[in-house]
Amino acid sequence: MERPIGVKICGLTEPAGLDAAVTHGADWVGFVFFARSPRHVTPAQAAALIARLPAGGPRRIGLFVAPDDDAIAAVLDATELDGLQVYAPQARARAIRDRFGLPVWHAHGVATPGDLPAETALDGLVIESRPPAGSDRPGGNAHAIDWTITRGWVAPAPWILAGGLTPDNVADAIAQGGATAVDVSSGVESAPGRKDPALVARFIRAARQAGFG
Ligand SMILES: O=C(O)c1ccccc1N[C@@H]1O[C@H](COP(=O)(O)O)[C@@H](O)[C@H]1O
Repeated sequence: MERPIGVKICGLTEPAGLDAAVTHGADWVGFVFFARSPRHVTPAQAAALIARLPAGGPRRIGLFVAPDDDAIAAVLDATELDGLQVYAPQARARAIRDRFGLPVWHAHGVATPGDLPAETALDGLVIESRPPAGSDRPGGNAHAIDWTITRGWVAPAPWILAGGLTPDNVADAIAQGGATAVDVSSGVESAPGRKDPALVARFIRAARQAGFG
């Protein structure tokens, strides 16, 4: 059965990675506004990258961890975004959506099927692994979930699978868990924060092909 697979390339910091995401048809590109991340960009850096995007290119997602309104406003003053990926309690994520009027994808760390949300008031869900012990960030840890846990889940909103995906495992992840959209950061890097254009291309190709498997 054919299923189009959406692809997000997250944590872009440099033109080479961004251009590869555009050339190979990513649906979303993500920018991390979290100081402890090796992929952190300032509002001005994100604006310069976003200015490279062609009209009709990937949608622009800003990633925020427990942000205050000022942090989000500073980014939106510098550039446009199409959506926000938010690590915060659900009520706070909802308040952010109401305040800024942008779709919010709510990040959920999961370990078992029981952790999967049955309902949400937000626009989308990012389903990923919980951070490993000792990590100082809630995502971007190259850490995968057991992909089978989403099998049969009736998702309350569109969802995207993240965490530990690579060009070599993304097809398996899609086949095992039924995701129709995938998100990658570490798995397409040559070093933390540096996207490898060849890996970006391979990841997008592998994800797309998995939809025809
Ligand atoms: O990328 C980061 O550094 C990051 C920091 C804080 C929260 C989320 C972060 N990344 C997101 O986590 C998932 C999985 O990433 P990975 O492929 O395992 O590296 C993805 O949504 C990243 O954008």
